[in-house]
Amino acid sequence: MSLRHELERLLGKFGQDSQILEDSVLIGCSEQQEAWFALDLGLNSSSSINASLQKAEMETALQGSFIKLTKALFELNVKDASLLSTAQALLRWHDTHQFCSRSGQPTKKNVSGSKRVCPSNNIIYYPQVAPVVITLVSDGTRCLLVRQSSFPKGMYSALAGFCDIGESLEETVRREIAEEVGLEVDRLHYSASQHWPFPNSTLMIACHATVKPGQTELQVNLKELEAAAWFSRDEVATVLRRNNLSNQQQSGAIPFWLPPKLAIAHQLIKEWVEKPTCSPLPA
Ligand SMILES: NC(=O)c1ccc[n+]([C@@H]2O[C@H](COP(=O)([O-])OP(=O)(O)OC[C@H]3O[C@@H](n4cnc5c(N)ncnc54)[C@H](O)[C@@H]3O)[C@@H](O)[C@H]2O)c1
Ligand SMILES: [Mg+2]
Repeated sequence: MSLRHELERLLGKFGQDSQILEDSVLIGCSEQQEAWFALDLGLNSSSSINASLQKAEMETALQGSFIKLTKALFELNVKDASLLSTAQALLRWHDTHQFCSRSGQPTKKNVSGSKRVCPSNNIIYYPQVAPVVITLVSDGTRCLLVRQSSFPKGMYSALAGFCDIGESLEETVRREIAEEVGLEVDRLHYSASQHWPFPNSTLMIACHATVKPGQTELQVNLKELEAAAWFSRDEVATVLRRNNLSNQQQSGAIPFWLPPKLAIAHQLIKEWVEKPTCSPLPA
């Protein structure tokens, strides 16, 4: 039986029309060049008993279980997490771009899902990605970690912010740091980037910034942050080591914890602990 037939059989079993396969989007391919598509079965779109029944039946038939995306991303390897994050971001974009904003007519997805077109005026819509800078600020000996009220309890991270229209990355870093903690950036170094599917599709651009020693007094913007504080390299290194241990391996209470390995914020913090500076980017 071909894979398509097998999928149609499964969809039929769960009361779904096989037409739904047309909504699938291309997210990558295997080393053997087999195309990988993702499909949203819409189990979350309905709170009906029917949907939850299907969910349980599907778990049995597919010998798997549905878990929250945020949890799954941190349990998978980097490659699978990246596929899942692409799938989620692309499927959500299609779901929220069903109509042309000029004509109001339904838009049509191309086969791979890389764009949607309005048949009445040929306007092409491409999936959107919002650039976000995430910066680990240091004063040379300490680094600045911050907490938003939306973060999981006890988690501290690097400072992040969306790029405004018309800004360069360097301008965004300077503005966000000034707005959120009242500091002035002295030097700036690019580190790495990562696609992040929350709240919508973002490209996280990670940087290290330094402020002048002696100009380190924080003015925390409490509308944006719940807390911000300077931490020594030793303190951060200790928390980073404990972060990688399972709950059973933990001994004693930890003062705070850091984003998991997969998050680019974790990579930034690890880089700072291990090596204070990276390749320079003119600020
Ligand atoms: N991967 C990581 O390690 C990591 C760590 C921290 C934050 N983040 C992500 O960085 C993103 C930005 O951080 P932040 O929340 O501090 O940003 P921020 O400081 O710019 O503040 C968020 C606010 O910006 C506004 N905003 C402007 N443009 C927006 C857009 N395109 N989409 C949504 N809101 C927009 C909204 O009012 C929103 O409430 C968050 O969505 C978060 O998921 C990722
Ligand atoms: Mg922010």
